[in-house]
Amino acid sequence: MWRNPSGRGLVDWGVSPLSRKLILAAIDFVNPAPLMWDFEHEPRKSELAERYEIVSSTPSECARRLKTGEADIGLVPVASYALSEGQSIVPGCAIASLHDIRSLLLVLRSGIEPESVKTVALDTASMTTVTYTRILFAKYWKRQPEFVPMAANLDAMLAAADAAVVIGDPALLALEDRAAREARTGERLEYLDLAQVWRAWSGTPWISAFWAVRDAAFGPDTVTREQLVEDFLHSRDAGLGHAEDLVQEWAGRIAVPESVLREYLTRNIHYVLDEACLEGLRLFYRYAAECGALPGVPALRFL
Ligand SMILES: C=C(O[C@@H]1C=C(C(=O)O)C=C[C@H]1O)C(=O)O
Repeated sequence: MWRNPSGRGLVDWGVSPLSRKLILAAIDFVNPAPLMWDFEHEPRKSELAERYEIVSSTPSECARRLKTGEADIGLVPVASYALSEGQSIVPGCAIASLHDIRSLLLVLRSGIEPESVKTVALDTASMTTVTYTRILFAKYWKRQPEFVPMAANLDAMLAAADAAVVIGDPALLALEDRAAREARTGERLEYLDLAQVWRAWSGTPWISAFWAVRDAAFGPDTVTREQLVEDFLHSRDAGLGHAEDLVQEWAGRIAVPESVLREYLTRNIHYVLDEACLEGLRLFYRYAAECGALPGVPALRFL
């Protein structure tokens, strides 16, 4: 602490006093919880609240906020990065998977195979998974179904289409409801784990999201780039070290058994944007551009 010679108040000289907080667009699903640890738990929570203001929503809404400048940082679908200018990636953090991911599903009506699908309802909360889905249909299943954007409601989606893509908490809950739905409707649905399908076919990890920052967000009155990277890496590591606490916390908030949450947060989701993930990311962008799902392959610019 540094005492102001005027005798009025104390200034924390560890980080220079900031007058502008960066607006952080976060995703309100359970899967980002480890990345959010420091932002939601002391001892860092109060300090971070001086540098960042959190607004939570769906992935596609995070992307929209970052693109329009309503937010400065976003946990954004990697597809949105290819559709935006003036953004940099925060190195080291990801929502990814090295095998099966559990919460990214292509749900097929009884008797329908991916190769015979005519219509697919796509969750409007998603930008990345729907792009992976377009790639898989174009290149792997060699099929050109009609895609229909819809809100995440499995029954409504399957009433309107042969198959549905759902992500995040609604997908976790749909899996938990599987047996009950079958008893309720008498229909046996097929639930394909899209990250597992992608891994088996492409040989690379699946990357859903990373933290991206608007380059124009920084100024003399904000956190520095270096401090921001340190804040996000520290939070990720603290979260990974508190996995069991997160399981206990979230077991009270979402109707998913503890054992499933534990598996989900410690094995299904991979939180480190490492070299294998970057290879998967480059392949995703290349394939997406090749089949017209994204306009081009973006250069990966890091903070
Ligand atoms: C693993 C997930 O990844 C999410 C899927 C996204 C997408 O499809 O656009 C974006 C962000 C991720 O949080 C999930 O939410 O289930």
